[in-house]
Amino acid sequence: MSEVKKIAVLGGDGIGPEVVGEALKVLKKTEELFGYKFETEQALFGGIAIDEKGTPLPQETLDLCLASDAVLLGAVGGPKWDSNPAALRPETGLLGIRKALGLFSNIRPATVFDCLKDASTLKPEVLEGTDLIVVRELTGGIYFGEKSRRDTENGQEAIDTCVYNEKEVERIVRQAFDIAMTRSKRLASVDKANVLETSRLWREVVIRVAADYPEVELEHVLVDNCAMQLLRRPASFDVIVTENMFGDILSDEAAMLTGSIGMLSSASLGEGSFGLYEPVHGSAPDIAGQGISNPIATILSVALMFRLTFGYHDAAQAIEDAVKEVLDAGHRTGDIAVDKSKAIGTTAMGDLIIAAMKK
Ligand SMILES: NC(=O)C1=CN([C@@H]2O[C@H](COP(=O)(O)OP(=O)(O)OC[C@H]3O[C@@H](n4cnc5c(N)ncnc54)[C@H](O)[C@@H]3O)[C@@H](O)[C@H]2O)C=CC1
Ligand SMILES: CC(C)CC(=O)C(=O)O
Ligand SMILES: [Mg+2]
Repeated sequence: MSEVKKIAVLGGDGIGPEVVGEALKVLKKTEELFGYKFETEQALFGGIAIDEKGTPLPQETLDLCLASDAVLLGAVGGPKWDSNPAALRPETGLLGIRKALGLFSNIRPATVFDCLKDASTLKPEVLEGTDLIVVRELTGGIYFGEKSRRDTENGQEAIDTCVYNEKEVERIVRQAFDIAMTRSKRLASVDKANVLETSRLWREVVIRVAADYPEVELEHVLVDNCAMQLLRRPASFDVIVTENMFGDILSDEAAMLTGSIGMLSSASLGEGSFGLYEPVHGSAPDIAGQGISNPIATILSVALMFRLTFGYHDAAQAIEDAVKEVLDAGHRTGDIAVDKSKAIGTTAMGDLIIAAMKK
């Protein structure tokens, strides 16, 4: 009998609860097929938590996460709360939970499924062989630096501060080198060292740490160039390591190599095996409540949870194989459908994937 794994489930806002609902079906199917046991408990997070508890990250939600083996998160935010930035500031919601749980590393694989090459805006020959991972620093940089406003003769002035220390850079860079060692031993470190002091420090640390990984072929790429090269030569990248904001932006760009942001899963990790798993996308208010969102990013995030937190590689493989089988058979949600008239909904996609899961 396998040990019961406790998973905190935070559906959040917009399409969050819809896509998480499909991921929960995958957990149940995994129990049936593999005999693993999961205890899931839902909690309020994001805009819905503001509405019901007056704060985006209630203490009981944080306590539940801290008492769990992993967290499954949908997405948070939406016009109802975005229009009142004091009510749902990322600092207290999404950024707050990442900081409180010590999740400094965000792993975002961009896997291109052959059968989805038609859904990408890039030519198939440019995409050929593309399979990369963005390793994004998650609890430092400009998203976490001091912010302020002041009155000047030119009107209000707003200040965001970008701060990194060597420890913060080194721990994420080492993790990226370690991941590169398990793959094709190629690492691209992305910075803006021609302009930013934080990037100069970043590059110094990368060069120092690289001495411990002589087998890894390292390239330094300036972020503006990287944004371009991702579209020009995506297959030449394997592991990309970068700071918080650059990683946020480049991973959304990388999503379009796969066909849609609805395909991109992510794992947020700290020092131990505990992790928070969520799709890269947001709450997609433009399609929320219509039952048309793509649940694959969230379902693939469960596969990441199985691999990185629980070590359930057999079940992870079953999920990844099932997603591939369903896509190969031609089933598409609207975001990845070339012929939109044949698109299926969120629940239908989830049902097909669980039906395709095999031991
Ligand atoms: N991790 C999180 O919870 C994140 C939350 N947000 C929040 O989400 C809200 C909306 O942000 P946006 O900039 O619109 O980004 P978004 O990622 O929610 O949506 C961008 C575009 O992608 C589409 N899309 C996203 N996920 C999809 C899916 N699974 N299936 C099909 N189409 C999908 C949306 O319909 C939209 O057209 C904001 O409040 C933002 O702050 C944004 C990013 C991450
Ligand atoms: C609050 C933002 C940093 C959320 C986001 O866009 C992300 O983590 O991808
Ligand atoms: Mg983002």
